[in-house]
Amino acid sequence: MSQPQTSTGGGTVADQPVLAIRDLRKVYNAGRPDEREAVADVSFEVNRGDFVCVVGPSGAGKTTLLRCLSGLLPATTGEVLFEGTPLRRVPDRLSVVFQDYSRSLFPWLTVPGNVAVPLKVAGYDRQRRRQRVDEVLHAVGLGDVGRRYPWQLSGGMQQRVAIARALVQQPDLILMDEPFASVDAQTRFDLEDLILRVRSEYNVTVVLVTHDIDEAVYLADRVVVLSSPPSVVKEIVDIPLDRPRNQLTTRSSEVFGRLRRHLLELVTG
Ligand SMILES: Nc1ncnc2c1ncn2[C@@H]1O[C@H](COP(=O)(O)OP(=O)(O)OP(=O)(O)O)[C@@H](O)[C@H]1O
Repeated sequence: MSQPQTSTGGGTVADQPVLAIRDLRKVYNAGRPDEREAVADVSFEVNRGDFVCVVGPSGAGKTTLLRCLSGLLPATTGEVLFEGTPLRRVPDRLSVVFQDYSRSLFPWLTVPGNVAVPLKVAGYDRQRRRQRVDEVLHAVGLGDVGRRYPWQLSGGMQQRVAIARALVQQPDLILMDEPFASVDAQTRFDLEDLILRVRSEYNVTVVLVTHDIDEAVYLADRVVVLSSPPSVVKEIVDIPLDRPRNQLTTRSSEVFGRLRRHLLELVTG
């Protein structure tokens, strides 16, 4: 497991978890005939620098959990602490990447315009915006995209734009909900390697929800396995695979196969 380190900015306390989820429960439509308990009782912590994947059966409440972790959705009971402070809204030092890039990017803005949105909201001047946007577009392999619009790019490139936008304010934490589910297999491998690279370059903590057990093993330091709904944490599995990881050698290793089998048993059992 990665050790807590000093944050790259913001003066956060280094030795506390980036996220602490305590007895989180989420009930939709509480008190109504269509009441639905999506998350029953979930607790875990995410340390600085960790890559944590969340897996579970269909409808286990993975997206619900991620929304609660981002501050987009209030928990019914329990709490989420972001860098020691109870979450009440989406904090500045937290970014979210969704599966559906076509809906999360603004079609009327160019690629640099999309990436610059969080900086505009935060009041950065034009020169600093341009500098930061150039830097993150290079980091995600889109240095030569120019002033094209998102809809002029492939799906994989659009998701790179969304990742650049998530990185532009140098967040401490990125939450990702099935970010690679809408692209083809080869692009998915490329994007997995991209997120592993930028995660270490930017020293950012990542929590990623996925349906894909192999993807979870390939990316994570730890995998949180949710039960069928209403969800509880079934097990938290450490992934002791060497880094840097490699799509060919890592995925064909004996340890990878063993972990994959164990996780499949947990999710399907
Ligand atoms: N806004 C909502 N109102 C009412 N019920 C909801 C709402 N959002 C989700 N649910 C219900 O909560 C449960 C968990 O849904 P959620 O989308 O969080 O699960 P998931 O694990 O992400 O699903 P999937 O594996 O299909 O992506 C489901 O039964 C779903 O129907």
